[in-house]
Amino acid sequence: MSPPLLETYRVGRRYGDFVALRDVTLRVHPGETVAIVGPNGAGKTTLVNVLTGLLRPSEGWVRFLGSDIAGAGPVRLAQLGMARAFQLVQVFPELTAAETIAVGALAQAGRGRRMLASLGADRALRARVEEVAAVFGLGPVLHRPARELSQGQKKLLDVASAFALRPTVILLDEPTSGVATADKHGIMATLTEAARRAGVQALLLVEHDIDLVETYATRVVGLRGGEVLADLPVRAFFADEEVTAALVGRRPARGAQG
Ligand SMILES: Nc1ncnc2c1ncn2[C@@H]1O[C@H](COP(=O)(O)OP(=O)(O)OP(=O)(O)O)[C@@H](O)[C@H]1O
Repeated sequence: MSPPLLETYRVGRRYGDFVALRDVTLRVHPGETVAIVGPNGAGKTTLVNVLTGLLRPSEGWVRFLGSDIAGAGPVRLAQLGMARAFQLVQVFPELTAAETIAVGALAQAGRGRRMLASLGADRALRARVEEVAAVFGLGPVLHRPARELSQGQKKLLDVASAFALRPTVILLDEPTSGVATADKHGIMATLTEAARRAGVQALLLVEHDIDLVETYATRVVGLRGGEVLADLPVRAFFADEEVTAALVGRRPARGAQG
């Protein structure tokens, strides 16, 4: 098997005396979509913050493409090739879809400040923005302000701006939250197909919708009380009633998937 893209070894994280993560060892390999699941307070956000270099582990180590990334921060991580959707559309509702995607592309080049001027003048940047927009089906709304987009389009735009970095690994933190149930599968299908076409090698997914996890993940890491209770291929995870009862509360209804 090829070396892991992303790896933790015996990671622990404390907040004061409170242990939020304990002894977490995991590896993400090319071709995987790894879902992180678990009840509220299980430590999912803490783990994702460690994996994306936002939080330094209290114990153990975390490596991306062989480099230690403990506390490296989002800019360094983006430069190395890991992107995380950051809800930019919520922050800059007045930016157009094109400008929002450009923020992602320029963040990597360290040119964020001159963004708006660059977008008008920079042909390569415009081409990149149009290419990413086309992959996400956002071409028709490219020049509309983000606030005018539908909730589903906003989600796609959020992730599109992360894709503009040409990441090797992308983290999707509840990509379909706030989207109508009927639209969730369409959005996830677009995201995963876009990732494949964009050359993303692995996806990390934090998702409460278990039906989406079963459909789109290849492997499921289940946390409870800050510990890894299960780390299994998706079929094995959902075949184990004890594991699903402990980690996701129920088994999704068969036949609900596309
Ligand atoms: N900054 C902090 N200071 C103190 N405790 C924290 C801090 N951040 C998180 N915690 C605690 O750590 C535990 C894990 O939190 P975390 O947000 O990682 O869980 P989660 O699985 O993402 O939960 P949810 O599904 O509710 O978002 C929780 O008990 C939380 O209260």
